[in-house]
Amino acid sequence: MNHPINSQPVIDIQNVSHSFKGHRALQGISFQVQPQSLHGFVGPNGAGKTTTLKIICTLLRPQGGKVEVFGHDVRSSVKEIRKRIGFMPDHFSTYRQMTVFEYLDFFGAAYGLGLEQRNQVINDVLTLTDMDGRKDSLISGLSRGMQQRVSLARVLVNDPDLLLLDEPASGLDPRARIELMEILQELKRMGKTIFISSHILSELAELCDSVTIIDRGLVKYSGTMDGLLTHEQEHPIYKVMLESEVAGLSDSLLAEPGIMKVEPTEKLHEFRITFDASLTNTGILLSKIIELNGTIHSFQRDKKHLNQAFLDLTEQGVR
Ligand SMILES: Nc1ncnc2c1ncn2[C@@H]1O[C@H](COP(=O)(O)OP(=O)(O)OP(=O)(O)O)[C@@H](O)[C@H]1O
Repeated sequence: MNHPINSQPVIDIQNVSHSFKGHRALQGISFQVQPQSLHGFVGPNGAGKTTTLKIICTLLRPQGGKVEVFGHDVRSSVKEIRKRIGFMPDHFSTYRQMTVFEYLDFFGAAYGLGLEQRNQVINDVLTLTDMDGRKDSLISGLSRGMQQRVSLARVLVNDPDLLLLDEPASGLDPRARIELMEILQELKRMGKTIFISSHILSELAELCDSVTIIDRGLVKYSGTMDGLLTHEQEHPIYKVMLESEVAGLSDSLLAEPGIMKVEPTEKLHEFRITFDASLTNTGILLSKIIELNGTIHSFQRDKKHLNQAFLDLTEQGVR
């Protein structure tokens, strides 16, 4: 990830706990979200995602621990934080009998924007969310995907630096989901930080550069998306694809120190090579193949399948 050196995290959560009537929804979670990142927040139903989001956007006071947003404490700096964030809840609230323009105008006015400024901002956010032609449409008549975009446009009216989106892709068809992801990428390019929750990890894999996985009120992983896919691999595994068959490849490689296993994959001339974690030397592997007159077509670290990584980190069961 590309962050300014020594940059202050946009969200800093330290040892936060929260209970509802004795039920510990958050059990001391800690993680950070860096500026201008698209950070996924993933967990099964009841993991504590909405509770965390509400705490970050100052709708719920944490009972234990510390939460800072742009360096401000959520307990004491509600106003300063609210000015800089936009929260999109997981459901579309009432207002369905309004047109798109009336809805956005209402929120623009609530943010204190003047008439002229509102017109300009509404045009801008409708362009950004690709809703230009829908200004006068009644919200109740829009598809779920379009309503999500209106919801996003509403969040953008006060030009927030941090967007907090609770399950924005739920209920969208694949096309609407891809279009939403493209809009979010554009917003990131504009310098915004985006914190997005989902219960489906693969939904966020292409989009997010970092991710926090939460389960039953505990953080199971927080870091880069790539790191998630390679971490906890007991022995590093690489995949190498050759241009053509190399006689005696398996035996020759297995004779090298550190190479534990050589298995063909389902693809032609491709092998999965498992190294001993303490003796991983990919240089030896590649020079051995060249020595055997093999031509390497591709070489990469084998990543766990996303769903497997998620299942490994979270527990089964309805909570
Ligand atoms: N207001 C509340 N009163 C009582 N229990 C609550 C309340 N809000 C949340 N909980 C409980 O706290 C736990 C975490 O809930 P939360 O809504 O934060 O999870 P979530 O990860 O957002 O789940 P989902 O994906 O189902 O929306 C759940 O067990 C939930 O039942």
